[in-house]
Amino acid sequence: MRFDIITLFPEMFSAIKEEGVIARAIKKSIISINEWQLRDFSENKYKNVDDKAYGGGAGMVMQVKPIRDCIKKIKEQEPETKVIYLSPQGDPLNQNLVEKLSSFESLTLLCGRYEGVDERIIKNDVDLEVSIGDYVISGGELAAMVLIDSVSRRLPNVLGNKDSLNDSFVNNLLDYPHYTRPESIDGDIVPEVLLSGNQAKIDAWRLEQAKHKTRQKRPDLLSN
Ligand SMILES: NC(=O)c1ccc(NCc2cccc(O)c2)nc1
Repeated sequence: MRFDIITLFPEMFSAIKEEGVIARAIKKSIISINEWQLRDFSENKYKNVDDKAYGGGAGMVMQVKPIRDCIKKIKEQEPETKVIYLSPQGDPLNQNLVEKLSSFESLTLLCGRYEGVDERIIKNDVDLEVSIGDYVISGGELAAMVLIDSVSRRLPNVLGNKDSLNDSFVNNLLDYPHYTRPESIDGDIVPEVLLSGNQAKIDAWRLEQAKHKTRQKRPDLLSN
């Protein structure tokens, strides 16, 4: 799977390219990440890619032309790429959407800064607007990294032990509780069932715990 990133801060992506699961997936050629510096598509010698907002207001808006020219360049290499814009106005990134996105061969992630991009980009060039949560951060880059990590984990052979796939939300439930050595610390002991060696009983207990925790903390997930 190929990720193309349109950004003013390409160096930020070294945070996921140099360490951990994503770095290993890149080394194994399961994914590739290509950053595109939007300023390289600027029309002026100052390398600006934003301008004042029509209708006034303090914020700056990212202009159509540099973004459109950059997408065009990417599509020369990846004609089938899906263009995703990270913004607070997007569809919530949940496990269902992560699964869907992991089925694409190529995703182009447009990272907004300032007040975001000119609406005509969203209307004509973006295939899907995605939000990682109901909050504003200083740019789409961190949201793009969250999307890359969550989607890449679902690709075959990215995660070592298949069991690690049993993350939260996979069956629309929160994760069950986890314990490790010692069996007892400060008088706090590990649930007996986990020491029983009876895997069927352990699996049943874990499912019950996941359901209980979901009912208590996230009943909204149960209505999906
Ligand atoms: N919740 C998110 O996925 C998210 C994404 C980006 C972002 N900041 C850049 C930006 C982009 C567009 C409009 C805008 O107002 C701010 N902040 C939060």
